[in-house]
Amino acid sequence: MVRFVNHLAVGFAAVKEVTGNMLGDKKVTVVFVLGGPGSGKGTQCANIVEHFGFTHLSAGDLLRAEIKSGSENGTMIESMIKEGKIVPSEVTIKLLQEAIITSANDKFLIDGFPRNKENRAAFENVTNISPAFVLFFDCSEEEMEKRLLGRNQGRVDDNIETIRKRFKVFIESSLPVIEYYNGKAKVKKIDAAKPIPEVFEDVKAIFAPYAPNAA
Ligand SMILES: Nc1ncnc2c1ncn2[C@@H]1O[C@H](COP(=O)(O)OP(=O)(O)OP(=O)(O)O)[C@@H](O)[C@H]1O
Ligand SMILES: Nc1ccn([C@@H]2O[C@H](COP(=O)(O)O)[C@@H](O)[C@H]2O)c(=O)n1
Ligand SMILES: [Mg+2]
Repeated sequence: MVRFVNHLAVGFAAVKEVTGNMLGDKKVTVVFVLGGPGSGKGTQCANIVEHFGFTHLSAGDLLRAEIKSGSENGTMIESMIKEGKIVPSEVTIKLLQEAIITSANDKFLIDGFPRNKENRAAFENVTNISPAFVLFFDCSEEEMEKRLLGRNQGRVDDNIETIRKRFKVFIESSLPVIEYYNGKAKVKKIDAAKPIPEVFEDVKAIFAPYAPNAA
């Protein structure tokens, strides 16, 4: 697991030598945004960006951009996404790492990551970053399925066959990550079955300390 640390860790070498979430002399705040497929992570991240000045890094979006870029990993990533499978951590972490390092911002929403134990442990090892907290969007499969089938964004994984596989991966691999952080009292759970504005009211209460004028 630590094999890929060396070439990935270049930008974070200084981070590990300093403490906690320091990047050079910049303190990095990371919030992991987790929840089942279609629970509304991307929708609410857009609202948080607008009101609280975070940068939104969606692991899924970064992987889809990698496919489009014609990268050597593109074919592998595309087939994993079509199957609802989790792409090897080294690929996803490299994309997240690049995005964090090249951003002028110091506050990040990392959406859809970590998706399994391997994602979580590898990210900790490579970056030495622990999340400030984990925002968990809790929603029934019935509601998420309805939303995904109505999303209409041309995603190759928004079909009933892949959706069922993604639900299985969520329960078997991603929920244990949420339980891990819950054991560390880091999870802030949101009832994501409510309408979008009501969900955002609950999200806003959690992000109040990050408001531009908050003390
Ligand atoms: N609270 C809500 N009520 C009804 N529809 C919603 C709600 N939140 C999001 N949606 C809609 O559901 C669909 C999925 O939302 P979104 O893309 O934000 O989910 P996601 O958690 O990012 O999913 P994925 O994990 O597949 O990327 C979108 O069409 C969005 O407009
Ligand atoms: N940490 C991750 C995140 C995503 N994937 C792959 O991308 C697909 C879509 O992700 P969304 O968050 O946009 O729903 C997902 O089903 C995985 O195939 C990943 O491998 N690792
Ligand atoms: Mg999304």
